[in-house]
Amino acid sequence: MSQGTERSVKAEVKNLDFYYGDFKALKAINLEVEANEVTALIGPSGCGKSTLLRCFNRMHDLYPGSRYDGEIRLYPDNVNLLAKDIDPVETRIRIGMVFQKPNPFPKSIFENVAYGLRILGEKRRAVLQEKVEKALRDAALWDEVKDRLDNLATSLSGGQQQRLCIARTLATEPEIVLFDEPTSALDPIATASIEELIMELKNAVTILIVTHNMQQAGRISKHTAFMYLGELVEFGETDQIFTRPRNQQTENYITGRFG
Ligand SMILES: Nc1ncnc2c1ncn2[C@@H]1O[C@H](COP(=O)(O)OP(=O)(O)OP(=O)(O)O)[C@@H](O)[C@H]1O
Repeated sequence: MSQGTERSVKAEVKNLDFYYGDFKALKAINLEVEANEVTALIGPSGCGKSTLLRCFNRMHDLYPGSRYDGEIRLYPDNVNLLAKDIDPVETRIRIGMVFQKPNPFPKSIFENVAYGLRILGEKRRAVLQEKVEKALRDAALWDEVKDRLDNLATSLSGGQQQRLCIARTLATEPEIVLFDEPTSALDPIATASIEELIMELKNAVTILIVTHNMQQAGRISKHTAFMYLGELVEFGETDQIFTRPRNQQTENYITGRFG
Protein backbone atom coordinates (compact mmCIF):
# COMPACT_ATOMS: atom_id res chain seq x y z
CA MET A 1 0.00 0.00 0.00
CA SER A 2 1.19 3.50 -0.65
CA GLN A 3 -0.12 7.00 -0.88
CA GLY A 4 -1.41 8.18 -4.18
CA THR A 5 -2.24 4.70 -5.46
CA GLU A 6 -5.69 3.16 -5.54
CA ARG A 7 -5.15 1.65 -2.10
CA SER A 8 -4.11 4.58 0.00
CA VAL A 9 -2.82 4.47 3.53
CA LYS A 10 -4.76 6.54 6.04
CA ALA A 11 -2.52 5.89 9.01
CA GLU A 12 0.78 4.19 9.63
CA VAL A 13 2.00 2.93 12.98
CA LYS A 14 5.80 3.05 13.03
CA ASN A 15 7.84 1.21 15.59
CA LEU A 16 5.40 1.97 18.39
CA ASP A 17 6.11 1.02 21.99
CA PHE A 18 3.63 1.92 24.69
CA TYR A 19 4.13 1.81 28.47
CA TYR A 20 1.69 1.87 31.39
CA GLY A 21 4.24 3.07 33.94
CA ASP A 22 7.00 0.45 33.81
CA PHE A 23 4.86 -2.10 31.98
CA LYS A 24 5.53 -2.29 28.25
CA ALA A 25 2.11 -3.09 26.77
CA LEU A 26 3.01 -2.58 23.09
CA LYS A 27 6.27 -3.69 21.53
CA ALA A 28 7.58 -2.32 18.23
CA ILE A 29 4.22 -2.25 16.46
CA ASN A 30 4.22 -1.54 12.73
CA LEU A 31 0.91 -1.38 10.90
CA GLU A 32 -0.58 0.28 7.85
CA VAL A 33 -4.26 1.16 7.98
CA GLU A 34 -5.85 1.35 4.54
CA ALA A 35 -8.09 4.35 3.86
CA ASN A 36 -11.83 3.73 3.59
CA GLU A 37 -11.56 0.13 4.64
CA VAL A 38 -12.13 -1.80 7.86
CA THR A 39 -9.06 -3.13 9.67
CA ALA A 40 -9.65 -5.58 12.53
CA LEU A 41 -7.43 -6.15 15.58
CA ILE A 42 -7.79 -9.63 17.06
CA GLY A 43 -5.97 -11.66 19.69
CA PRO A 44 -6.40 -13.15 23.15
CA SER A 45 -7.45 -11.11 26.13
CA GLY A 46 -4.71 -8.77 27.36
CA CYS A 47 -2.66 -8.87 24.14
CA GLY A 48 -2.87 -5.09 23.71
CA LYS A 49 -5.67 -4.57 21.17
CA SER A 50 -7.46 -1.84 23.13
CA THR A 51 -4.14 -0.29 24.12
CA LEU A 52 -3.16 0.03 20.45
CA LEU A 53 -6.58 1.39 19.49
CA ARG A 54 -6.40 4.02 22.22
CA CYS A 55 -3.02 5.29 21.00
CA PHE A 56 -4.69 6.52 17.81
CA ASN A 57 -6.76 9.16 19.61
CA ARG A 58 -4.39 9.79 22.50
CA MET A 59 -6.83 8.38 25.03
CA HIS A 60 -3.90 7.33 27.21
CA ASP A 61 -3.00 10.98 27.77
CA LEU A 62 -5.93 11.10 30.19
CA TYR A 63 -4.04 8.80 32.58
CA PRO A 64 -0.75 9.72 34.24
CA GLY A 65 2.25 7.45 33.80
CA SER A 66 1.57 6.34 30.24
CA ARG A 67 4.20 6.84 27.58
CA TYR A 68 4.35 6.47 23.81
CA ASP A 69 7.54 5.82 21.90
CA GLY A 70 7.29 5.74 18.12
CA GLU A 71 4.90 7.30 15.64
CA ILE A 72 1.43 7.09 14.24
CA ARG A 73 1.43 9.03 10.99
CA LEU A 74 -1.87 10.32 9.70
CA TYR A 75 -2.19 10.89 5.96
CA PRO A 76 -2.53 12.85 3.77
CA ASP A 77 -1.40 15.47 6.30
CA ASN A 78 1.62 13.38 7.27
CA VAL A 79 1.42 14.43 10.92
CA ASN A 80 2.59 12.27 13.81
CA LEU A 81 -0.43 11.88 16.08
CA LEU A 82 1.86 11.06 18.99
CA ALA A 83 3.98 14.20 18.70
CA LYS A 84 4.07 16.30 21.85
CA ASP A 85 2.78 19.41 20.08
CA ILE A 86 -0.38 17.67 18.82
CA ASP A 87 -3.49 18.68 20.76
CA PRO A 88 -5.12 15.49 22.10
CA VAL A 89 -8.56 17.10 22.21
CA GLU A 90 -8.35 18.01 18.54
CA THR A 91 -7.06 14.51 17.82
CA ARG A 92 -10.13 12.98 19.48
CA ILE A 93 -12.32 14.97 17.11
CA ARG A 94 -10.37 13.82 14.04
CA ILE A 95 -10.16 10.26 15.33
CA GLY A 96 -13.49 9.28 16.87
CA MET A 97 -14.10 6.35 19.17
CA VAL A 98 -17.02 4.06 19.91
CA PHE A 99 -16.80 1.92 23.03
CA GLN A 100 -17.89 -1.55 24.02
CA LYS A 101 -20.88 -0.42 26.04
CA PRO A 102 -23.02 2.36 24.62
CA ASN A 103 -22.20 5.42 26.72
CA PRO A 104 -24.60 8.24 25.83
CA PHE A 105 -24.43 11.34 27.99
CA PRO A 106 -27.41 11.94 30.32
CA LYS A 107 -28.74 14.49 27.87
CA SER A 108 -31.28 14.54 25.07
CA ILE A 109 -30.76 12.61 21.85
CA PHE A 110 -30.18 15.93 20.05
CA GLU A 111 -27.66 17.22 22.58
CA ASN A 112 -25.69 13.99 22.51
CA VAL A 113 -25.08 14.38 18.79
CA ALA A 114 -24.57 18.16 19.01
CA TYR A 115 -22.01 17.77 21.81
CA GLY A 116 -18.80 17.74 19.77
CA LEU A 117 -20.08 20.47 17.47
CA ARG A 118 -20.70 22.69 20.49
CA ILE A 119 -17.16 21.95 21.74
CA LEU A 120 -15.95 23.15 18.35
CA GLY A 121 -17.82 26.41 18.98
CA GLU A 122 -20.82 25.90 16.72
CA LYS A 123 -23.74 27.96 18.07
CA ARG A 124 -25.92 28.45 15.00
CA ARG A 125 -29.13 26.52 15.59
CA ALA A 126 -29.75 25.81 11.90
CA VAL A 127 -26.25 24.40 11.40
CA LEU A 128 -26.53 22.28 14.52
CA GLN A 129 -29.88 20.92 13.35
CA GLU A 130 -28.57 20.15 9.91
CA LYS A 131 -25.43 18.38 11.17
CA VAL A 132 -27.27 16.45 13.88
CA GLU A 133 -29.77 15.20 11.30
CA LYS A 134 -27.00 14.19 8.89
CA ALA A 135 -25.09 12.31 11.60
CA LEU A 136 -28.25 10.52 12.73
CA ARG A 137 -29.05 9.59 9.13
CA ASP A 138 -25.49 8.34 8.57
CA ALA A 139 -25.83 6.24 11.73
CA ALA A 140 -29.12 4.77 10.43
CA LEU A 141 -31.03 6.15 13.42
CA TRP A 142 -32.85 9.21 12.08
CA ASP A 143 -36.15 7.55 11.21
CA GLU A 144 -36.40 6.00 14.67
CA VAL A 145 -35.71 9.19 16.62
CA LYS A 146 -36.70 12.14 14.46
CA ASP A 147 -39.93 12.69 16.41
CA ARG A 148 -38.32 12.52 19.84
CA LEU A 149 -35.02 14.34 19.59
CA ASP A 150 -35.64 16.00 22.97
CA ASN A 151 -36.09 12.70 24.81
CA LEU A 152 -33.28 11.46 27.00
CA ALA A 153 -30.77 9.32 25.11
CA THR A 154 -31.01 6.73 27.85
CA SER A 155 -34.61 6.06 26.80
CA LEU A 156 -33.31 4.31 23.67
CA SER A 157 -32.64 0.57 23.35
CA GLY A 158 -29.04 -0.69 23.65
CA GLY A 159 -28.64 -1.02 19.89
CA GLN A 160 -30.14 2.43 19.32
CA GLN A 161 -27.85 3.90 22.00
CA GLN A 162 -24.85 2.41 20.22
CA ARG A 163 -25.98 3.93 16.91
CA LEU A 164 -26.45 7.23 18.78
CA CYS A 165 -22.86 7.01 20.03
CA ILE A 166 -21.79 6.39 16.42
CA ALA A 167 -23.81 9.46 15.34
CA ARG A 168 -22.18 11.50 18.12
CA THR A 169 -18.78 10.49 16.77
CA LEU A 170 -19.72 11.14 13.14
CA ALA A 171 -21.13 14.62 13.82
CA THR A 172 -17.69 16.22 13.91
CA GLU A 173 -16.69 14.47 10.67
CA PRO A 174 -13.78 12.36 11.90
CA GLU A 175 -11.24 10.85 9.52
CA ILE A 176 -10.91 7.57 11.41
CA VAL A 177 -13.41 5.87 13.72
CA LEU A 178 -12.08 3.44 16.31
CA PHE A 179 -14.50 0.74 17.47
CA ASP A 180 -13.63 -1.18 20.64
CA GLU A 181 -15.77 -4.33 20.63
CA PRO A 182 -18.80 -2.27 19.64
CA THR A 183 -21.27 -5.15 19.56
CA SER A 184 -20.25 -7.28 22.51
CA ALA A 185 -23.06 -5.86 24.65
CA LEU A 186 -25.69 -6.24 21.92
CA ASP A 187 -28.06 -8.99 20.78
CA PRO A 188 -27.61 -10.62 17.33
CA ILE A 189 -30.11 -8.35 15.58
CA ALA A 190 -28.58 -5.14 16.95
CA THR A 191 -25.14 -6.59 16.16
CA ALA A 192 -26.14 -7.21 12.53
CA SER A 193 -27.37 -3.63 12.17
CA ILE A 194 -24.13 -2.21 13.60
CA GLU A 195 -22.07 -4.42 11.29
CA GLU A 196 -24.13 -3.27 8.32
CA LEU A 197 -23.61 0.31 9.43
CA ILE A 198 -19.83 -0.12 9.73
CA MET A 199 -19.75 -1.47 6.18
CA GLU A 200 -21.62 1.65 5.00
CA LEU A 201 -19.49 4.06 7.01
CA LYS A 202 -16.25 2.96 5.43
CA ASN A 203 -17.22 4.89 2.32
CA ALA A 204 -16.75 8.07 4.32
CA VAL A 205 -14.25 7.16 7.06
CA THR A 206 -11.46 4.72 7.80
CA ILE A 207 -12.30 2.13 10.43
CA LEU A 208 -10.24 0.27 12.99
CA ILE A 209 -12.10 -2.29 15.07
CA VAL A 210 -11.16 -4.48 18.02
CA THR A 211 -13.23 -7.62 18.12
CA HIS A 212 -13.27 -10.91 19.96
CA ASN A 213 -15.71 -12.23 17.44
CA MET A 214 -13.74 -13.79 14.63
CA GLN A 215 -16.82 -14.29 12.46
CA GLN A 216 -17.37 -10.56 12.80
CA ALA A 217 -13.81 -9.79 11.71
CA GLY A 218 -14.34 -12.15 8.78
CA ARG A 219 -17.59 -10.48 7.78
CA ILE A 220 -16.59 -6.84 7.91
CA SER A 221 -12.83 -6.33 7.71
CA LYS A 222 -10.53 -6.21 4.72
CA HIS A 223 -7.38 -6.57 6.78
CA THR A 224 -6.76 -8.27 10.10
CA ALA A 225 -3.92 -7.90 12.58
CA PHE A 226 -3.31 -10.70 15.07
CA MET A 227 -1.70 -9.54 18.32
CA TYR A 228 -0.14 -11.54 21.13
CA LEU A 229 1.61 -10.36 24.30
CA GLY A 230 1.91 -6.78 23.08
CA GLU A 231 3.31 -7.72 19.68
CA LEU A 232 1.76 -7.63 16.26
CA VAL A 233 2.34 -11.20 15.19
CA GLU A 234 0.71 -11.26 11.78
CA PHE A 235 -1.05 -8.81 9.51
CA GLY A 236 -2.69 -9.43 6.18
CA GLU A 237 -5.87 -9.64 4.17
CA THR A 238 -8.56 -11.03 6.45
CA ASP A 239 -9.22 -13.95 4.12
CA GLN A 240 -5.56 -14.97 4.20
CA ILE A 241 -5.28 -14.62 7.99
CA PHE A 242 -8.33 -16.84 8.51
CA THR A 243 -7.67 -19.46 5.85
CA ARG A 244 -3.89 -19.51 5.35
CA PRO A 245 -2.21 -17.97 8.41
CA ARG A 246 1.56 -17.90 8.06
CA ASN A 247 2.28 -17.89 11.75
CA GLN A 248 1.69 -20.83 14.07
CA GLN A 249 0.37 -18.61 16.88
CA THR A 250 -2.16 -17.04 14.52
CA GLU A 251 -3.27 -20.47 13.41
CA ASN A 252 -3.61 -21.67 16.99
CA TYR A 253 -5.72 -18.67 17.87
CA ILE A 254 -8.08 -18.75 14.92
CA THR A 255 -8.59 -22.50 15.26
CA GLY A 256 -9.37 -22.12 18.95
CA ARG A 257 -6.29 -24.07 20.07
CA PHE A 258 -4.82 -21.27 22.10
CA GLY A 259 -3.80 -22.36 25.54
N1 LIG B 1 -4.53 1.22 32.76
C1 LIG B 1 -3.67 0.20 32.75
N2 LIG B 1 -2.63 0.16 33.60
C2 LIG B 1 -1.74 -0.86 33.61
N3 LIG B 1 -1.81 -1.91 32.77
C3 LIG B 1 -2.84 -1.93 31.89
C4 LIG B 1 -3.82 -0.89 31.83
N4 LIG B 1 -4.71 -1.20 30.88
C5 LIG B 1 -4.31 -2.37 30.35
N5 LIG B 1 -3.20 -2.82 30.94
C6 LIG B 1 -2.43 -4.04 30.62
O1 LIG B 1 -1.98 -3.94 29.28
C7 LIG B 1 -2.10 -5.18 28.60
C8 LIG B 1 -2.95 -5.00 27.39
O2 LIG B 1 -4.27 -4.69 27.78
P1 LIG B 1 -5.42 -4.37 26.71
O3 LIG B 1 -6.63 -3.92 27.46
O4 LIG B 1 -4.88 -3.49 25.65
O5 LIG B 1 -5.66 -5.82 26.09
P2 LIG B 1 -6.79 -6.33 25.10
O6 LIG B 1 -6.11 -7.16 24.08
O7 LIG B 1 -7.60 -5.18 24.60
O8 LIG B 1 -7.64 -7.24 26.08
P3 LIG B 1 -9.21 -7.55 26.12
O9 LIG B 1 -9.48 -8.33 24.89
O10 LIG B 1 -9.35 -8.38 27.37
O11 LIG B 1 -9.93 -6.24 26.19
C9 LIG B 1 -2.67 -6.16 29.62
O12 LIG B 1 -1.60 -6.87 30.19
C10 LIG B 1 -3.33 -5.27 30.65
O13 LIG B 1 -3.33 -5.87 31.92
